[in-house]
Amino acid sequence: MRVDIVSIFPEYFAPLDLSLIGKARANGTLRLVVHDLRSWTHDVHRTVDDTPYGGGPGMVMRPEPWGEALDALAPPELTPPRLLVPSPAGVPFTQALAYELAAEPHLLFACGRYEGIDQRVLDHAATRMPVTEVSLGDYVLFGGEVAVLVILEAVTRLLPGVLGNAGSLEEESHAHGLLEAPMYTKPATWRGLDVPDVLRSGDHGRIARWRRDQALTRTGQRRPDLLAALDPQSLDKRDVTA
Ligand SMILES: N#Cc1c(-c2ccc3ccn(Cc4ccncc4)c3c2)n[nH]c1N
Repeated sequence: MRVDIVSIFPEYFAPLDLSLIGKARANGTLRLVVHDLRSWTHDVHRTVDDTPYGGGPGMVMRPEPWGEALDALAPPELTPPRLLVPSPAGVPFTQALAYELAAEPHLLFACGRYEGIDQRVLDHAATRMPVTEVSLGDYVLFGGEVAVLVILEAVTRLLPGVLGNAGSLEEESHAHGLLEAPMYTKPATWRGLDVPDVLRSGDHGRIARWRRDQALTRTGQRRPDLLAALDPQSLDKRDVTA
């Protein structure tokens, strides 16, 4: 997968040299390049923002540098990338969207700052590539960089070969629309607290049912919205027995 990131704070992405993302870059699974938006400015002050039409607080990112950046990174002769624009006004970023993005050959992230990017940048880009405004959640950040770090981590861990144990994707939270069951490791007793006997029984069928029950209980308690959204077909008949 190829990933391009455009930001006025390219140093924000230093963490992408670390850990499993760093390994994915080193082995070619992830070909990631971070670009400074100011490379596409031409004035002495390298200006990227201006006052908003219609008045209001703050500044808006100028369209010209963004237009030149997207032209350079998504030239018409190449297959267009999918443009992702973090925004408080975006669609929710979910595990389902992470899987969708993990199947894309080329992602292009536009990191806004100030009050956001001039809307015409997204409108013009949408005439020649898929554009998705995406939000991490219902709170407001300073800019898009943190969101790109989160999205990239969620997507990269889904790429083949990145996670040592691909099986762990199967049972983790949100893998099947549920929260994951509680996890335990040695010692069997710690500060007077025991690991549930079923997990030490060696009965894998019983363990699987216990974990499923725990996941359903947790999801009902913490995220009833996820439970409500579950396809009833995906619930085993044993899930509904009292
Ligand atoms: N993803 C995501 C986000 C952001 C976010 C993302 C990009 C930008 C660029 C600029 N800002 C600041 C701003 C913009 C508009 N209104 C108020 C503040 C951003 C916030 N906030 N909260 C989220 N879940």
